Amino acid sequence: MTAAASVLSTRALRVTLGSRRASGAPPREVLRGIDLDVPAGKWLSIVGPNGAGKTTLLKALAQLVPYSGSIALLGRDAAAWLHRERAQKLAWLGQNEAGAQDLLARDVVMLGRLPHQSWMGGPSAADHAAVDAAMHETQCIDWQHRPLGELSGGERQRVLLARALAVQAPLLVMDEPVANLDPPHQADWLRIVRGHVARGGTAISVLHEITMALHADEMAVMDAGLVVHHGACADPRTHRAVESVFASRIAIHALAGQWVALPKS
Ligand SMILES: Nc1ncnc2c1ncn2[C@@H]1O[C@H](COP(=O)(O)OP(=O)(O)OP(=O)(O)O)[C@@H](O)[C@H]1O
Repeated sequence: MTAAASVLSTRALRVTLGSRRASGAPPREVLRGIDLDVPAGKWLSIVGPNGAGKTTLLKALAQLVPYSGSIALLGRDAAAWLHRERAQKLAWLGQNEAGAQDLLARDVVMLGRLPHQSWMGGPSAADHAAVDAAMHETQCIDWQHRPLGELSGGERQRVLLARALAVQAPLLVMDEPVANLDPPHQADWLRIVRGHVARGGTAISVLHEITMALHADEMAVMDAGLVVHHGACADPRTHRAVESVFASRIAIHALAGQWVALPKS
């Protein structure tokens, strides 16, 4: 599936991880040649079984693991961007991020503003405004002066989401962003992503919760290091591809105006 304007494009993307020296096991090719176009102004969800390579794909897109092949960010070789400029364009929310436990929540969110700050300049009024807006949006402003280590899993996740939002990047890349969030805050997350896309932004998320992932515009279905299908979330062919990679242990149904994935016994 190709898009008229792609925010990110990969061609023949391959990642090999592990080293015999570290584990005794030979290195493994965990991404085996991925061509993917992420359309501008859309939300793409990435789904697939455990070990399919979803997190590795996100990390490669964010330049966090070495790869071969090519990745273009906004039409330019992603590796050629200055780190700071790339960090203004692509905001990253990783899976199970620990973070510095004794940093105050507000300081964690302010880290999202680093790509915008001058060296030794310190935060500007615009930086503080962006942090306030992001913390209000994820409803974590009330504990802005508490250390990260004192927060519950869901509270911490909302702070980390606020950090990603504070970047005000056109591209949000999120690995398991709703992990630890209760249902109301999952609904809030959906609203936040939809709002980002409605303002012309692009979002990419890895989600294990297929029903949640089906709220996206498009879905890339991964299996064994490959994208085996990329299509619209409303397309029945996408549903069949998702069911297939989960060995038909789930089925996707229309329910109350949305798509719902249910386990099959
Ligand atoms: N540092 C590493 N060294 C060797 N193999 C690795 C390393 N990190 C991940 N892998 C392997 O790469 C494969 C893909 O891992 P990845 O985390 O990308 O999968 P995933 O689809 O995100 O899985 P999950 O749904 O379980 O989160 C897995 O088989 C994993 O064991």
